[in-house]
Amino acid sequence: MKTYSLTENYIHKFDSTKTTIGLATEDLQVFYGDYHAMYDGNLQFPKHAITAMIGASGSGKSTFLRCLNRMNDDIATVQGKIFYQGIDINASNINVYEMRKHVGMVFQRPNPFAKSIFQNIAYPLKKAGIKNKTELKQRVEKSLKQAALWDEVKDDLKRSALALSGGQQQRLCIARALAMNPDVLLLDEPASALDPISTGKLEQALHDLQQQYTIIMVTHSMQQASRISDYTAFFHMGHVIEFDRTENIFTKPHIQATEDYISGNFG
Ligand SMILES: Nc1ncnc2c1ncn2[C@@H]1O[C@H](COP(=O)(O)OP(=O)(O)OP(=O)(O)O)[C@@H](O)[C@H]1O
Repeated sequence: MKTYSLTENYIHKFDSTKTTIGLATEDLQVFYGDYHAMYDGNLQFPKHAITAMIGASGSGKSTFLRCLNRMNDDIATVQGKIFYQGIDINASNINVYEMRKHVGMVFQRPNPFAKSIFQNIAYPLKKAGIKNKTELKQRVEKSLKQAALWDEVKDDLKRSALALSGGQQQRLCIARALAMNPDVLLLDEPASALDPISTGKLEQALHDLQQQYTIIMVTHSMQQASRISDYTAFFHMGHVIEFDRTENIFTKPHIQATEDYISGNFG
């Protein structure tokens, strides 16, 4: 296995007068017990763009992503800052439940509730205090349309979500996350369990959502990263080695490790 420098990196910095940042990390470090899993996470994620996180298995992509809405709180020590609208959401005084309304997450495997399609979206909204039936209906419809699922389910919203295909279930989970009106959407390999047609629909939905959200997505598929992301971060052994516009990462990366990874000569 080739060894690469872990200190040599290239991180694109944004001009704050031209680009609005939806989420940013500062010196993010993660420890699972004594194991140092993430070293130097300093990244800015622009609004209205999709950022893909790529890298070999175990490089730290999910660890990094899960920090962004505090999913690692109970299993790891997470040091550093995560800025959302100027607030450090990694601080101990943050109400994590409230924060997650702004920073939503969709997991690798679709995880709908064993409830109807309608209730999968309405139930969390009710728990968040929305009781008005008209508003609930409107928000269910809006989020299903945003996730490009409405046309496929609108005639039978009472159907069990578990009867949907995997691809439909994943778009339902996206709709459920969107119903809370987040600004940031985190996705951990959302298409890994889907067939190519479902993946295409999911990618189209994400492409449309990008106009309104900050989207950050872990993917194992370099083709997917190059198809739908605007920016790409390459991870290696707990370090962010390179972050740049996706076209640069795939055509003229600055770092040898990135070039080897994207050209299949890695390791
Ligand atoms: N809950 C945990 N406890 C201990 N170590 C963990 C835990 N989760 C992840 N790790 C370790 O942290 C490192 C990074 O793992 P992580 O899952 O973030 O990588 P990844 O790049 O997302 O991998 P994959 O592509 O396989 O999902 C790995 O060495 C992994 O074994």
